[in-house]
Amino acid sequence: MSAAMMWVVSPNSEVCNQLGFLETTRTTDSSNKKGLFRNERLKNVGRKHRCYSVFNKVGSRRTSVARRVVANPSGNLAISSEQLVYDVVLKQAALVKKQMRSREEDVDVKPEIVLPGNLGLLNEAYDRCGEVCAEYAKTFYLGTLLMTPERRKAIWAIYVWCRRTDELVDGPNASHITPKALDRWESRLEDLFNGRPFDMLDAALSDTVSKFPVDIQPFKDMIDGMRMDLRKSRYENFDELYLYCYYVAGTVGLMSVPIMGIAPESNAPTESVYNAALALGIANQLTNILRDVGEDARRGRVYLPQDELAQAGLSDEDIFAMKVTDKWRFFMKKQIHRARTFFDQAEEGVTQLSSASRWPVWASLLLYRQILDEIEANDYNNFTKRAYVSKPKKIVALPVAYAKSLVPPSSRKLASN
Ligand SMILES: CC(C)=CCC/C(C)=C/CC/C(C)=C/CC/C(C)=C/COP(=O)(O)OP(=O)(O)O
Repeated sequence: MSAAMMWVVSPNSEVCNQLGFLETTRTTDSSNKKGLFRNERLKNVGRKHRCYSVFNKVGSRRTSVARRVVANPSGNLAISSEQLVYDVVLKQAALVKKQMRSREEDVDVKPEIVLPGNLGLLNEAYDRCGEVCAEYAKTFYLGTLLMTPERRKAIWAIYVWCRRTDELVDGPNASHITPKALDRWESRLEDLFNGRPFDMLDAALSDTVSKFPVDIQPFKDMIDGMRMDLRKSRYENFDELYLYCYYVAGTVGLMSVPIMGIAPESNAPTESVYNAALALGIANQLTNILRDVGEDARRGRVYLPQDELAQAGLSDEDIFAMKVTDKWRFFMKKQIHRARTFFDQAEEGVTQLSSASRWPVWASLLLYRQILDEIEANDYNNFTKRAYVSKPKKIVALPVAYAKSLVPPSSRKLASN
């Protein structure tokens, strides 16, 4: 039995059985490349994740507290999802600042990881994360190759954890997943943050979070997103959808900033960079939702604000009928406009990232944003046509992204919320 195999067969096998489909089986058989997790992947089966403002907010910054307060169904005023999420943004920014200070004072605030092995095993763990990433997200993987080796490995480890979390409710064993299994996944997350990884992929993340100022909150929130998806297939309004998008994709933005790093010459407040990262996650997820309306409807799921559908004179039945009507075009134009607003907000922040991280982020932003143009080019038929960016367009985006990545952080102050 190889050392890596021993790692998998850990004493924690009860938890492992509960999350059996996530258990990593080290294989030396290269023909089994697709079976990175124990079962073959079933991409995009079931629910939609991530792959995380109402219209009056479009084009303006969200500054007033009053606009952060929304009425709940009983008519009482409640804190809006945006406010709740912004509090997380502030917390992340404060943590990263604190970590930077403690580093200056040479105080290590993170626990040492107890690794059941040596550095060789850790490298193997990271390599495995890289393989998973290359297999599941080719373009994203290529982007990570543009980063420094340390950052690239950390991003792979985070990606793999997100993928495994997503697989819990979206993978082949999704129908057996219970809230209890998600609770167990969460306690495993806590363990790895405390330096007690359960398997080799967890060990890579455990090492990452000991090296970078990454906080557990966005990870926990992503698990909350999975909980939400287990119990919900409709979103009453944009506030609800926003929270969902934060959970499944905005969190990824928040996890990524401490790894990508903020340019030393940036004068932007840390929270404004986090806010831009959050916006990119939200923009990506909204785009993903708009691209996949037909696909999701075929699974009985509608990730669109019900109140806005009603305002446009539309209902679930119109979506299931899958007919492009003028009402639908009008509705879609507004949704696309909103997604673009989030992309605009994200763009302000990319320039503030460390120089080596800017190119891949610009590339992914430009490519994902173009999906919206393709939906328009398809005359808003996102029921039976999948909007995609052609290879030539992708190739053109790369030098454009590169040119943008050369622009240094401006001294202009970014809006933080
Ligand atoms: C802007 C700043 C300051 C930092 C960047 C911070 C980052 C990296 C934000 C991006 C967050 C992100 C990648 C969110 C995931 C969004 C998403 C919808 C991914 C789609 O995943 P899949 O479902 O696998 O995609 P496809 O279906 O398109 O293959």
